[in-house]
Amino acid sequence: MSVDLEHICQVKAEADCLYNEAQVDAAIEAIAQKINAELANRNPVVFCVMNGGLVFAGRLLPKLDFPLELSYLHATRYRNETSGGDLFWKAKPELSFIDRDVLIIDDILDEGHTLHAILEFCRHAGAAAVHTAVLIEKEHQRKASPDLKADYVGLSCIDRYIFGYGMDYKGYWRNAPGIYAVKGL
Ligand SMILES: O=P(O)(O)OC[C@H]1O[C@H](OP(=O)(O)OP(=O)(O)O)[C@H](O)[C@@H]1O
Ligand SMILES: Nc1nc2[nH]cnc2c(=O)[nH]1
Repeated sequence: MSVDLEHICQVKAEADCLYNEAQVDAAIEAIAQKINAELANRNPVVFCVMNGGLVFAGRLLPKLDFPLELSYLHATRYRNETSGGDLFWKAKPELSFIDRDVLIIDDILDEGHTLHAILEFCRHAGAAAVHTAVLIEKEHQRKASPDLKADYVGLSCIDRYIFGYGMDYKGYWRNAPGIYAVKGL
């Protein structure tokens, strides 16, 4: 499918900025402080959830001042669309985490199907404990399960389609230096 770059640029121009770069970075700093306080002695394996978790992980990790191992996994259910479908594993974790603490880093907890599936996978595969950090949580009543929460949450937002800081609009604008809501979505 060809992408209409004019449309992509128009979406950015018309979007509402929910959080600017300074606000997002302050939220990441606050998460880092909590993780430093709670996981410093846990020798965790950290998994960045690609692609969306990349920018958050890139900003967060240098603020963590304890030894950790880093890898990635890729589970996707939006696949550059603005509504989610079935979860598809593009890359399962390669680094062994049996009997280890795991820290999952992702950009957004929306309906939570992605995080739920990753949590289940890590628990069944033998993690000692699974901790989760998301940059932003969306507020609505459509969660995969009502008690699904991330351990570390930076920001919250209303029920609109957002992009920036790793989150895409049709594959674009993961590089946007703030969190934006698409006009009309
Ligand atoms: O809480 P949920 O409703 O399950 O949605 C959250 C997930 O959706 C996005 O991933 P996406 O499937 O878009 O893959 P991507 O990160 O590669 O863009 C995001 O990065 C989260 O992983
Ligand atoms: N980019 C983006 N990805 C998502 N995945 C789940 N919800 C969202 C969203 O609002 N924006």
